[in-house]
Amino acid sequence: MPTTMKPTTTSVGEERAADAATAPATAPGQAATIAARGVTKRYGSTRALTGVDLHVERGEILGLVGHNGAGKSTLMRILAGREQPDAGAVTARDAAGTTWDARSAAAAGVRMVYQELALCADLTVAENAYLSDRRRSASFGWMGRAERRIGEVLDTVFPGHGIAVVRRVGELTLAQRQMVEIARALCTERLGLLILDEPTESLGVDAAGQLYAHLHRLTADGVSVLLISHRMAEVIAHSDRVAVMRDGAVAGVFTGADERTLLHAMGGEVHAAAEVEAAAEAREAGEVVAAIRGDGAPFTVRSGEIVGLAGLAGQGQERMLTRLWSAGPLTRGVSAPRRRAYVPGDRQTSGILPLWSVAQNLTVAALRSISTAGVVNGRAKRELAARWIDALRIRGAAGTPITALSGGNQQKVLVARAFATDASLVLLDDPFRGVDVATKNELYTLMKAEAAAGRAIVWYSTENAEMAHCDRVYVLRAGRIVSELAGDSNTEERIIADSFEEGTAR
Ligand SMILES: Nc1ncnc2c1ncn2[C@@H]1O[C@H](COP(=O)(O)OP(=O)(O)OP(=O)(O)O)[C@@H](O)[C@H]1O
Repeated sequence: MPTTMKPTTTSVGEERAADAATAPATAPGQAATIAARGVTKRYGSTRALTGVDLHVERGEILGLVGHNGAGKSTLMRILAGREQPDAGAVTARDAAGTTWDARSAAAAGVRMVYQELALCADLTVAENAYLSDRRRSASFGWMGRAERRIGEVLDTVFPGHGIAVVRRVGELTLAQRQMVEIARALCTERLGLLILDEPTESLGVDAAGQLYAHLHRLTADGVSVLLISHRMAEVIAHSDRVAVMRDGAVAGVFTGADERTLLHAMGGEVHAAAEVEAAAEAREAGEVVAAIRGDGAPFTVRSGEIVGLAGLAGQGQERMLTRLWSAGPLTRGVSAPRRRAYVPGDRQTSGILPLWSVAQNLTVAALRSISTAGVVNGRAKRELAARWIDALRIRGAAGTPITALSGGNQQKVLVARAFATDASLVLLDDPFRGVDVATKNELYTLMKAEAAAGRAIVWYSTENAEMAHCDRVYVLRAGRIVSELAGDSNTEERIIADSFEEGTAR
């Protein structure tokens, strides 16, 4: 993906000046679909947004980037009419003077795909699609119509998706659920603005490519897209303009900016992906800590090693992690140490304890190691929480309810929970989903330090580029290991080739 583009940066000041010259304050560009003006939002003492001005033009993809907690999701919820700003306003072309709420946003064709999947697990794919259809009718044959409609959209956007529309959503993989969430938004008639909050975080490289191809078809038809993502290369490659948010404000809107420019506007010390040191520094691999035998190739991980699981999404990587996580002394074909920790892929259903604070969520797996005779040492618990909140720059105090944190900060708490234990085997299921680029770079370094201290780490990621930080990588296809890559053979190209090709069995 290109990281260097033409250096035609527009500062936000320039954009404001240009807007002011051509249009009244509420309608920045002639073709602006939707505009936020002076939008401010507080949650208690947290200032989530301060005087945000931003507009989306007709038929453009506007990228939106910023560190975890910068205010991106809050702004999106306000643009979608799901929350009201404390000050400022949102206006849409064709809807001037209307109060902006969920109803008027929907009437203007605004549709949002949330970061936290909002599907109902007990209902089928088609039933979920039906429920989110604003114009649904309960007349005879509604179910058949819903099944056909969502099936058609899935076929158009994600050919080869493998999703039966009569299946319960709870039985789908995370990647498939994400596809359904996107497809049901695309069922909207007269779509005007599609807002996507980190849409590719759980998609494989193939499905992500299919999604972007479809977004470009939509924009060619005049639909606008607002794309939030931490995947800088994707944002740069696919957006017409990129807005950078920093501490609840728009720090700049850029055309043709490279990754370094955007990271600089986001603030803090951040290295571009290409500058982050990859794995291969000397680290001694020790004893085999865990292994899976049986049909297919054997899997092993040694102490001091970071072992990657790669391949397209849903090819058996999660199952491999859960086999290692749930193995008991009598489990056939799997051996794993007693002390192990796991960062699950779906933080909403199996990670976050929503009624608890940040500190309680963070330390829950480490209580045994900070207890004496069954009594938890309160001071050790506070220190442990404080150390990891600081190390991972978690934006939220120890006593804050976990649900008040931004998505990426909740994810950081789950990663901290695993590493705060004394586990000798750490299992990571796409752990950095939604984590900003600065923190990710720090986490790669942290993982290497933890491996150097003797832990064994098994890491599944949907982002193939991350596998460069592993000592060895197993590529999975159809539930089986099809190749093992290390050293010079551990490249993104090779991972992609082995993910798709037949006949690369090891
Ligand atoms: N419901 C809420 N209650 C309290 N605070 C909130 C709530 N929602 C958001 N915040 C706070 O507002 C700030 C902005 O959060 P927001 O979710 O908009 O960030 P973000 O840029 O989308 O982050 P991420 O990249 O992690 O998704 C954060 O400090 C967050 O803790």
